[in-house]
Amino acid sequence: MENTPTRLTEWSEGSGCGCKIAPAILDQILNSSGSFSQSDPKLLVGNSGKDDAAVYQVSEDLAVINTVDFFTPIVDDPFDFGRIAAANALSDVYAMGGKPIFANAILSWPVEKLVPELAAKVMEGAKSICKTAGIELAGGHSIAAKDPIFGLSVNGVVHPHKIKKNQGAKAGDVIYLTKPLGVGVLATALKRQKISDQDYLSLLDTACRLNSIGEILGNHEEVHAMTDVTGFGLLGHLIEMCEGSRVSAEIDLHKLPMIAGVQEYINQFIFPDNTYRNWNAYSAKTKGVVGMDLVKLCDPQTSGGLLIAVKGGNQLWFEETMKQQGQVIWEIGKFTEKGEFVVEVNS
Ligand SMILES: Nc1ncnc2c1ncn2[C@@H]1O[C@H](COP(=O)(O)OP(=O)(O)OP(=O)(O)O)[C@@H](O)[C@H]1O
Ligand SMILES: [Mg+2]
Repeated sequence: MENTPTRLTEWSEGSGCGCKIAPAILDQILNSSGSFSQSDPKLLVGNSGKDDAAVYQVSEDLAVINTVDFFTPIVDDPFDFGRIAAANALSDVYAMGGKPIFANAILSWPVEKLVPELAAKVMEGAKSICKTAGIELAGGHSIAAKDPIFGLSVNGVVHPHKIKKNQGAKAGDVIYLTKPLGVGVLATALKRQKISDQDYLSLLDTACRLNSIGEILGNHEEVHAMTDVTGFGLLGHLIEMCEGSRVSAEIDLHKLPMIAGVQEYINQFIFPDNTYRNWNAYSAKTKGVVGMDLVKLCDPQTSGGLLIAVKGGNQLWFEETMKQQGQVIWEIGKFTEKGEFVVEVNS
């Protein structure tokens, strides 16, 4: 027991969605295993479009959604870890325009080294978020293994006509984001024991907030496309949207919302290593990024906000509708005709 790490984040290399396999490697695995080959016509959304969840039609007016998401600890407090992991997993159902109905837990725990009470706290945190989402944590699967890992497989429903994919954005659509960026930076500050109490609360406030507005957005045909921003950072998920939709995008750096306090950590070079992994994957497709601005664009988010393409000319209506729902949003740019670069950043 002597060398057993005492803080949950010491058990993980990357943390939260930052431990996702890099896009190019995932592509290699899925391609060579034939995992993109799907032929069931009832599978309305499979994995070929790199969407947030799978969607399967069960009747004319009903489709089920399923998604699975798990990761190593992003924070030290087990209850908060459970909450963040649950909010993050639920997000992929909301990002499809769906309504979650129940979830199962995925738990890996080094039972010889971390007391079961800590795992119980993780579960309690997840249950509290499921309760907020109005769903039951119905069951799960648990293994004893070297690393603590937690997540959920979430089931949801959606009307087949209301599914929102990450493809479907059109030139002229306005780009909105529903949460500020910087979760990866704050999680790294926490891991290095540099985070202030106030900034930890900001991290929780952002990462535990549900993207439930997605279910409402499913009702609006002016919303052309939607995804959530997670491990590949704003830039990665925006590029996925653009490539799936065969358009480009222009974003304004000064419009990007950042969680309060994040810039100070960036100034001290506190940010996840995977920020560079993301930048290496996307830099050739991007124009206009200067110096350390890449950190804001590529910071791996865990339980990040929704990235939404709204039909051009509908900004007033959209912003008013979101205000009525009590949903904060930021307009960050627009989709354009497909150009030489996938994303152009105006600084
Ligand atoms: N092991 C796998 N087998 C088959 N498909 C996979 C596998 N891992 C990922 N995918 C598919 O790859 C695509 C991208 O996966 P990714 O995990 O990045 O999406 P996501 O669930 O939206 O991520 P996030 O939870 O971070 O929002 C999805 O369509 C997903 O279904
Ligand atoms: Mg997603």
